[in-house]
Amino acid sequence: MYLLLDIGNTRTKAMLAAQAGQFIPFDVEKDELDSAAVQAVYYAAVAGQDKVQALKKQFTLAEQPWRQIESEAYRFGIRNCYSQPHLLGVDRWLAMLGSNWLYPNTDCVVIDAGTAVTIDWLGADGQHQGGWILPGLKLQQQSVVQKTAKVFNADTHQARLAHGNDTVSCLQNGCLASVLGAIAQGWQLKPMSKMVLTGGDAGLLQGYLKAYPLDVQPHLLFNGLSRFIES
Ligand SMILES: Nc1ncnc2c1ncn2[C@@H]1O[C@H](COP(=O)(O)OP(=O)(O)O)[C@@H](O)[C@H]1O
Ligand SMILES: CC(C)(COP(=O)(O)O)[C@@H](O)C(=O)NCCC(=O)O
Ligand SMILES: [K+]
Repeated sequence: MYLLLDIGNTRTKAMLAAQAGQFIPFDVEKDELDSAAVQAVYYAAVAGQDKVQALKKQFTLAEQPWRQIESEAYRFGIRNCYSQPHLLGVDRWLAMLGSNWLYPNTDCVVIDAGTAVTIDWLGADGQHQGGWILPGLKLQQQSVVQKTAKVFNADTHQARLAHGNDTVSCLQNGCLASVLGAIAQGWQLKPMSKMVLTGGDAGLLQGYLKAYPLDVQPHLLFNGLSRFIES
């Protein structure tokens, strides 16, 4: 069994995997880990090293190898378009490796709606054609609240694609429209055979994306990460 970790800026997601594409969800905050059953840890981190160190302390896995996955120029037929490939967020890289695993030889617009929303274009030939980074739904709301005197938010999230009629609904609906607007604009710029969506806000967004050839893949990054098992 392998422990897979996706260490994001908001949350750490984990899975136990026997082989590529086969996972059992593992809650890093609640679940007990049977250390003896873990052969190795594969992890990817866009968050700071402090989060990685804290996780290393949390699990008694000092004997097992910890293999950090980073963005590369080329892997499994996927070619990174950055001239400095390691600077591409590894979550974006894994989302593309995951999309290519699930939809081989298919051009995909790959969207990760997390702390930041990232949109990446992946050709059927495996060429990464570039992408976008924009603030995610929560981050957009937080930045408006932080940088203004009179905009406030609520803990309840009721964003809808509709006009708001008070501060909270204007803020939440406006930020939702902004993310959906970026997706629409991106699709208009370069439509592809598939739109693949993942990330903490995928569930909220998917209802507004019915016009697209959309697949929601909550475990997309793990599909990418698990390709490294024994490779
Ligand atoms: N339980 C949760 N905790 C935090 N954020 C959540 C949760 N459920 C959904 N979200 C949403 O998920 C987004 C963060 O997505 P996530 O994929 O976890 O981020 P990251 O990969 O950057 O850590 C936030 O914009 C937030 O609105
Ligand atoms: C854009 C990101 C912050 C998204 O991270 P996330 O929202 O998933 O936590 C991450 O992919 C990142 O740190 N990227 C590095 C810069 C780049 O991709 O060019
Ligand atoms: K993201």
